[in-house]
Amino acid sequence: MNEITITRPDDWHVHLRDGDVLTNTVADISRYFGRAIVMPNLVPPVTNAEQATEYHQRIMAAKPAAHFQPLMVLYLTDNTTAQDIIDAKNSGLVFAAKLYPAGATTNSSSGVTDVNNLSDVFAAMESVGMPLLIHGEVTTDDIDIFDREQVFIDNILKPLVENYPTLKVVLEHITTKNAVDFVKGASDNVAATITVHHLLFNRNHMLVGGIRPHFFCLPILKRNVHQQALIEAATSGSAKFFLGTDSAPHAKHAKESACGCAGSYTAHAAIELYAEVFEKENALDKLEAFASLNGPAFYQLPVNSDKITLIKTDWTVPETLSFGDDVVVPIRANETIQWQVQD
Ligand SMILES: NC(=O)N[C@@H](CC(=O)O)C(=O)O
Ligand SMILES: [Zn+2]
Ligand SMILES: [Zn+2]
Repeated sequence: MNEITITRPDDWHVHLRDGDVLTNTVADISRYFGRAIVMPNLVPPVTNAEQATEYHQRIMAAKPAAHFQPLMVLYLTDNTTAQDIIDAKNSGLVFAAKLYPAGATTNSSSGVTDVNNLSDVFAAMESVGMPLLIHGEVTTDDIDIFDREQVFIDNILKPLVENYPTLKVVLEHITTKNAVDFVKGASDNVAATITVHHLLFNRNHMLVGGIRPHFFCLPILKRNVHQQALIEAATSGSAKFFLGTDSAPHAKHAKESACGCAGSYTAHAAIELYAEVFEKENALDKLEAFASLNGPAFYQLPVNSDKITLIKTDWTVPETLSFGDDVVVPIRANETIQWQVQD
């Protein structure tokens, strides 16, 4: 197949950052995505409706393409109240709230130390119908970094979904077969996003033959068997799995460092890279469900009304891309991609 036309896709998990880099990140994300769930892990984080409204204005001031709508997210802390949830819902701009276990990932130091303290907040989210988005990793030193997602599912997530059966939950950027099995076995209120880098790569890509810091993201890339389970889930057609790039730019110097930041940049070529994965699996017919239909169904939003077309044509990803005054090294830098979205 040399051409594929699908309903305009959405990105259900992206980091646009803030300040002068918004010009670059917003241009990339709005090139063909209709909507994006915009992660709130700024410094300081987006913890209330007012901050979400201001951040929304800064994103719109960066002049996204006309078809683009940013969907804002509240960052939960130990101090979030039920009223914060109600105010966020009433703003009309906030579409979800995000649980970062404190210390789990980039800019998560203000995150939640104990989910048991948030019962009022989760109850408010259930009653206003606001999805809970979760970075699903435990953070204690005794748990190996490769096991942190699985232990989170067993110890935190299973009891959480049992206690709040009508709460809509998205386990973000899943990386293990355990997560795939958990989501498949859970109710229709539980879904997951899958990044394209976790579909394309496993930990060998990051570590064999030299350490490749641009593949370092959280949750960390796992073994090949987990990558295979993610590929099967994404290409299965199941409505429980949908596209979330987790495109998470950090300046080149912050990645190529003795202590490099976690996050991979994929917004420059996201749907093109997903198409590559789906084509390899002979599942291009399932791309539209994953990229354009399952996400809106879960969030109870309309599907985009227009379409995009991808064509088969080799192009080379630049070595670096502008990132405000800095540069970011995109995934596939200096290498070719076969699919391209038609302008
Ligand atoms: N995924 C990452 O490795 N990094 C993200 C945070 C996150 O999504 O956990 C970031 O904000 O840099
Ligand atoms: Zn995360
Ligand atoms: Zn993320």
